[in-house]
Amino acid sequence: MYLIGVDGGTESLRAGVYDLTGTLVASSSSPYTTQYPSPGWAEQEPEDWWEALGKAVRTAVHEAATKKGAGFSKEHILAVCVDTTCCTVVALDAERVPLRPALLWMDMRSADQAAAVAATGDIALKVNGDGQSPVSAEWMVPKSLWLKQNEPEVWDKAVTICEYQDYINFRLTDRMCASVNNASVRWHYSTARGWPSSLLKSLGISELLSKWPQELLAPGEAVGKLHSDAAHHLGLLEGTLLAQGGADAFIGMLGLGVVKPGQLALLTGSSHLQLGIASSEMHGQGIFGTYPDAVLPGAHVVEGGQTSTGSIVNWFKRVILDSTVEYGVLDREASAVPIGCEGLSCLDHFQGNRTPHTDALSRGALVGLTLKHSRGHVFRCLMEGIAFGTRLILETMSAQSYCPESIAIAGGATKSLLWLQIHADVCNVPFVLTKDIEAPMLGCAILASVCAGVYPNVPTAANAMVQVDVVIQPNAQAHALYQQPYEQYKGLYTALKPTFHRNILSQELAIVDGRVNDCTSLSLHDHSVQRSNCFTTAASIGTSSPPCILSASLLAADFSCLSSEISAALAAGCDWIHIDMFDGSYVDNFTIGPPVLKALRARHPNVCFDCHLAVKDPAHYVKEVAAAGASLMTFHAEVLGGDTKAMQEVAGAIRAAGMRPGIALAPETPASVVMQLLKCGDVDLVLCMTVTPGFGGQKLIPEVLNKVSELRRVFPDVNIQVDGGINASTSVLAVQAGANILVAGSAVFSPASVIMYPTAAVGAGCSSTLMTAGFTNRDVKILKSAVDAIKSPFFHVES
Ligand SMILES: O=C(CO)[C@H](O)[C@H](O)COP(=O)(O)O
Repeated sequence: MYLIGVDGGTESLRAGVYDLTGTLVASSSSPYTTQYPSPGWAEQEPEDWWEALGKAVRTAVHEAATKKGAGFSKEHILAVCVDTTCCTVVALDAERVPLRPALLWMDMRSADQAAAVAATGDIALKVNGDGQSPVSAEWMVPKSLWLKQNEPEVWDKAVTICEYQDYINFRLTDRMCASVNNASVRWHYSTARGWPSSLLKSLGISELLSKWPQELLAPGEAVGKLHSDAAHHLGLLEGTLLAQGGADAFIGMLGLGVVKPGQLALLTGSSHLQLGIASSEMHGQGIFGTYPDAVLPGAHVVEGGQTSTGSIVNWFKRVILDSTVEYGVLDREASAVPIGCEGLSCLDHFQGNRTPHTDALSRGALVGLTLKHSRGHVFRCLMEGIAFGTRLILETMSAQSYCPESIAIAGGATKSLLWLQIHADVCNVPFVLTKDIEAPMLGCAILASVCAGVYPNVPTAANAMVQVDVVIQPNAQAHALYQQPYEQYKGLYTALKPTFHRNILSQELAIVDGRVNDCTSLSLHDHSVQRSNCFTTAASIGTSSPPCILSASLLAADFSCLSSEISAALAAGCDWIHIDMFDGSYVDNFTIGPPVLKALRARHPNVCFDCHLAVKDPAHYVKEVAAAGASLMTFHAEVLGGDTKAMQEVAGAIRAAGMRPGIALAPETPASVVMQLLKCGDVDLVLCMTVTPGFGGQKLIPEVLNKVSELRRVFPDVNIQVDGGINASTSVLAVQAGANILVAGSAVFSPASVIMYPTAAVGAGCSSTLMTAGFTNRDVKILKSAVDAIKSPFFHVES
């Protein structure tokens, strides 16, 4: 008797025919293509998956028949099970026909929507680092929200929003159902808490609940039987049983025999994925999950990940060396190098860090290079750095009392015995190598066997079908020798993070709309920006210098028509809109709150809203302000008593919610209070209040400019903002002192410099008048001359 496991991967679909002991009899693979319509986007055609499925299964079955002769026939196939890539999202019409290409898991177009999901602070986000880590744009809810916001016609016609997995199962059986596995690990569903209704409600996308498949089946449950067309397409018999699958990597856990608490699967390829089984629920910063019942009833899955691992090794061989150099040769050279590579360290964040830092702006590094170091040193140091990244993930899990007793490893890293031993020694855990390296496909065969009743449950089936090849034991002496290089590795991220964050900002600044910024384009550039890339809105005075920005303070605008006031300020050349959100407690003025911001964001989707919160408890407002649409959130050092750790925590929460963090200092607060924060790159901006915070129209306190100069001396590339009493005369002093972001309220909006017309008085002849839906219309020409005067020092400053 036989079983068929199918693994629908990113680039191809593989089908395998297995016997009941888990031995692979025959297999076949069929590729499909991915389209990349825009940077960061990735799409696939569902019809291509269907074609690949038919081809691969037919070929594998044919090969099995050839090999086994009379011992094999289609009647001997007990069940089929398919896994697929996860959060590959398909929109189907009422006839269950795709309305557009599928958004592949790696498609990153929904980054803004992911930040909005994180900003809700919903209970369902416990699986995202206990609600403290960002939500990935890969996941189901951000992608669905993107569809709703950007393709409303598709959204309205979509009767079903589902996964690659669900689409294939539907084509095979006519039953539309989802897998508990996919829903638990990427849809914010939980068998404990149910559907994420409150999350979807906060996002205004409650209808997704009725678009998702209404039935959920656990991995291994029977989806149904192949109907005649499907059977014909696969070259199998009508009525063959189909078992529910799930996300490829998670089903791969089963194919590695990871079925008991304390076991962990390490799936390696271009990235590393750590998936462990825990006996109870746990959450913590830096880990994903746990997902209850996601692969096995009663078990909780904890997840960690390294974005680039095999891809780094491959990059070194392909780009730095020569593709013809064999890995075996590099392995031999690396094995002659002592542990720790004689002081050479590698930070493995070549594509950012997924866990535990969850930092998309982090980058890779080789540190400690000397002329003595050889090619073998560099190759070994890459392997060690990646293994250190795995150890850091295990250490983060162990902070939640999860310590794996063994790690079953699959994928590319298993091809190097040296690298396997490095992993085992660094992590001080035995590494288990199984005979079948196609873990997801075997995982599917295991699920098919349970569905067909061959084995009573998944653990029993896995014990019978997964064969251990070799166990690599850690060497205690080597583990001890890795301690010092590991500590060195951990220090790299802390030391380099400020540089990485600043560099990325500089790169963002260097190009706006494909052209390099310079001051002369100040009045020309447009205001369409990504909220998270607000610094790109301003022109730079040089690629390594921070940008020059004028932020118009709404405190001096006409509150009866804020939206048109914003339009007028932008049309006149202001770069950002400064919103003073005061709580009437920290300062004696009660101003604008999140509901107003939300209404303004709806009218101005792309502008940078630079929000200054003079409030007693900034942490309390982070999620609300983010959800309302702030780009930047600046809070006061004084309200946290200048405590660096407390400020770092609030700044971290602001960043995790998808905004840029800024720190504000009242006029009397010294620069020393924020030195550490700026050194570590925890905030993207420091605001030096040049008046006592509270009210517009005050005179600039000149002593504050000494603080600005002091900060600029220490931090040549930090964003320094000044606010209060900034006008055409004081802006020169502020810029000379080192400020690069000016906030001006009265000088932009004051009636003395701007003529305001009642709407009725605006005639057809007033071509330069900005016509808006508001009650007040401003003469943009006059507003612009006020703005140009405030901005004039930007044109003369030396970089
Ligand atoms: O934060 C503020 C007051 O606390 C205002 O943003 C600031 O004072 C700007 O107003 P003006 O340019 O009129 O001085």
